[in-house]
Amino acid sequence: MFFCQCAPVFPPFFLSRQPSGLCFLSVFPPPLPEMKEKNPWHTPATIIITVIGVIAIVALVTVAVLQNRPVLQKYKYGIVLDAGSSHTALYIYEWPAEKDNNTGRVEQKYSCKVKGKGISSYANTPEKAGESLNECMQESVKQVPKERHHETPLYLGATAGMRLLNLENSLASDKVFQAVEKALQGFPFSFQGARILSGQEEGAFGWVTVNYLDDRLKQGLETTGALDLGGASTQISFVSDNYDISESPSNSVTFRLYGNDYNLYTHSFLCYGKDQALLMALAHQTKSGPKTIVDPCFHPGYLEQKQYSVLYDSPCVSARKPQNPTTTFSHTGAGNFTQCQDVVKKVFNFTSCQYSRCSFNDVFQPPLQGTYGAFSAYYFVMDFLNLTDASTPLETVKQKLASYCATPWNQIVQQHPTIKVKYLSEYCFSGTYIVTLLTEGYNFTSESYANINFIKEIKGSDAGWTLGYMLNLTNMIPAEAPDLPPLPHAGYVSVVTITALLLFVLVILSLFCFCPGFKKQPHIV
Ligand SMILES: Nc1ccn([C@@H]2O[C@H](COP(=O)(O)OP(=O)(O)OP(=O)(O)O)[C@@H](O)[C@H]2O)c(=O)n1
Repeated sequence: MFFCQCAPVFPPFFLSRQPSGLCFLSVFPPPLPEMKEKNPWHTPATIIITVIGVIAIVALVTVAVLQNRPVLQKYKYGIVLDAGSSHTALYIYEWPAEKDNNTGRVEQKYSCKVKGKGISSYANTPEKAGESLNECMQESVKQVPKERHHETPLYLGATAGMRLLNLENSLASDKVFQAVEKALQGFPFSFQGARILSGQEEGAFGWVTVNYLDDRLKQGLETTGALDLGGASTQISFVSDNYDISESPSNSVTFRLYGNDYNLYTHSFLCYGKDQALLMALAHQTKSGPKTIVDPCFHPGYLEQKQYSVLYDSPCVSARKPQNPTTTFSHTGAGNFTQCQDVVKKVFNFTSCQYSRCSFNDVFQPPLQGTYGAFSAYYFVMDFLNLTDASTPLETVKQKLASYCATPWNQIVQQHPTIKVKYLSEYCFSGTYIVTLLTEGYNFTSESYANINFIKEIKGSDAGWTLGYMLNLTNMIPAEAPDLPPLPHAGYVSVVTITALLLFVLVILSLFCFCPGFKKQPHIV
């Protein structure tokens, strides 16, 4: 039975309309009614059909939208303190609360640079290490919604500065940790502890961060290597297909992420961060304890009185301290890139290698592969020198560095009045060190140098080990790919809406096709 204007169907059958408005199939033609013009839309049946159709469609679309609408977005948070050798930085990450189970994207919401030096510099006044964190921590209390405070994990990871202090004086290192733990426990977050990351962890988590932010892990794309240059250590991490783990198991980290297996090569060189490398280069030039050195890595006209005791106050150089040096020495600059490279090369050992291939210092390194993201001091230095453009050939980079190093010191100071003199004086050394480390140390060629991208952040989140560390500790990256709904919410609503509209059009068309009374034509009443 179908509600419609009754009309002949297939002769010899007829549809006859009863007073109730219903149609019945009959072999007798209905009686000829009077000829009368009538608006077909005004019949009760068509009105009922249209109303029911519209209500059904509105109901269908409303249910689809409401049922699958994302719940009013709520976020969860995690805080990581990166206690580096030169300074401490705080990062707050956030992710959608309902996607806690591995599918939501974690992003950096806020970062804060702790004033002063790294926590390892407070070895003699440990309580000040804790106090130094207060300002950034108080800001975090404002940044994270109050109702989330108690469930927000708070981690502190210390890197090479504390590794060195721990080697030098483990008691002092413990006291620094006690002080920072006490300070952090005083905040309303869920404090998960403060610890020293191993160099391997620092390298591997930096690699996870870069590839997570680039969406390479979830999509199973080819990964990018990670080059991290700090003040006291430097890390290189990449996936190499030609890598035999058994040759150097200590450089291997295996991951299963989103259903894919990764065999990562990683190595951290303690003392090869740019600050400690500078100390090593200076130590090399002052091993006889001279009163003056003419340093090719500093600008012509540079002159500074420096203390031997400060220069050799690090485990990276203490063993090389000259016998009976004077108290101070005059550090003067010569500004010569080629000679500076010769000095820098002296801090590496390229001669011994017990493996099939090495980077330097008898450390195994498989063949370089793919692209690389170079961050932290790699970025700070190359950005200052205007050398971050990946299209700049290695030869041009060297020429520009040579010209920069040869620029007189007073001219450099005039050109950069806002930059701290200490930083400014070291960019010639730092640029030369970076180029030498990459080419002579890691064996990047003129060709493969083009695969290095100097990056500070990816999609608004800083490149560094902190995000990877938190993702790991909160189990935010699943080993297996999570099951996702076949359609995203917007796609689902669109499909339902289009289907409903098509159904409506179909109903209207069938009324037109099979119910002649629906067409605008005279009706016989
Ligand atoms: N605008 C900036 C900021 C930092 N630096 C330098 O960059 C280096 C490394 O910075 P960072 O990545 O913060 O290293 P740390 O975490 O302090 O060191 P590590 O990881 O070795 O502990 C330091 O020498 C710092 O002086 C710089 O030249 N210019």
